[in-house]
Amino acid sequence: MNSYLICGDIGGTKTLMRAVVMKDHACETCLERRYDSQAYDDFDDVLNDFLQHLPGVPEVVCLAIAGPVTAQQVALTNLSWHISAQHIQQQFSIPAVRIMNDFEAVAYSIEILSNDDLVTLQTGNPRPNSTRVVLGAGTGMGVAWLINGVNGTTVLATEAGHIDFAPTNTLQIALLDYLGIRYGHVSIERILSGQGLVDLFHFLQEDSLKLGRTGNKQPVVNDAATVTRLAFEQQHPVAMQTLEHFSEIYGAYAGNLALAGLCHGGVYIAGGIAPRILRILQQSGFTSAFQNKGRFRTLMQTIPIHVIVNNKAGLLGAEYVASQMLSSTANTHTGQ
Ligand SMILES: Nc1ncnc2c1ncn2[C@@H]1O[C@H](COP(=O)(O)OP(=O)(O)OP(=O)(O)O)[C@@H](O)[C@H]1O
Repeated sequence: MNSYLICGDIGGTKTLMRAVVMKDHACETCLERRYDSQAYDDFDDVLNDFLQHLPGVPEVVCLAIAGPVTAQQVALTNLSWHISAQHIQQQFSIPAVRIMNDFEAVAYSIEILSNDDLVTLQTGNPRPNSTRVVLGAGTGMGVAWLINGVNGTTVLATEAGHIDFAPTNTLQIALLDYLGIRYGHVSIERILSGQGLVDLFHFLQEDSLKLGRTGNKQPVVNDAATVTRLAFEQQHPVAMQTLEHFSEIYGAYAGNLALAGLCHGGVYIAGGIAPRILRILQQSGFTSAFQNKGRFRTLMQTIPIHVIVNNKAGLLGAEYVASQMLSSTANTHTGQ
């Protein structure tokens, strides 16, 4: 039998698993499954199910996980799972297991994405060998840097989704106060995430009720998909405003990260939400908020911004790393 690997992208909402067979140095997917993360008590149950559909034990497993990885262990930020590489290795008798942050994996995918996987919001003036950043709102907010040096590209995992929300106008200051009462610390993830979109809708709904701008019959909104449906299908004014403010805050935050790393190589917007609100990102204040950095406006106009519309970028990055692991295992066996 040919050797095979398993890669996974594990988030607070969904878990994507893929098994890949290596044949003559080429990869061929032999199984792919999507799991609802919240329907499982722990990751062992998911892996158990996935392995049952495969003809043996994989040589390599590489998992991209939404949480801070330390010593090859991670407690997911928005799910009660704890995942340890050593535990998986022992429990499932898998020779090599690696875990990494999910946005670290998205960063690895950047080099292998095709043009069709990207929609450009700002062409800018990309400079080769410059720093790049990937960020994305989904269940949470993930961020990773790609830094170029003499030995090629280094990917740096971060927890920059948990840095403070920096309001830029009076409405956003009121939003900070509103969320502060609810959460205490208002990280940017409290807004730029699925739950954040819902909270932003409720904040604007209350504001509009106070001002007497809306009637008594209000839609009930418990999830982010309802906000986008109300905006796109019914042109609901509060839902439309929600997406516009979300987009502005997203652009300002992406601009902050671009400045922090002086990302002349480009900014890549990933995560599950961006492709679903793409036309809002293209039309509304995303790019102007990105550029709105005072004396650095002209510099901000030179930084390329792309949206990653391939919703399997994290899986692709994990597959890339797993295939490298498999090749190095094969080279060790053949003494190369
Ligand atoms: N149509 C939609 N419009 C806006 N948001 C949506 C829509 N559908 C789903 N979402 C939100 O997207 C989020 C899931 O994003 P994603 O697909 O990136 O999941 P994930 O990879 O499990 O998340 P993470 O990696 O951040 O833990 C959920 O919060 C969900 O409410």
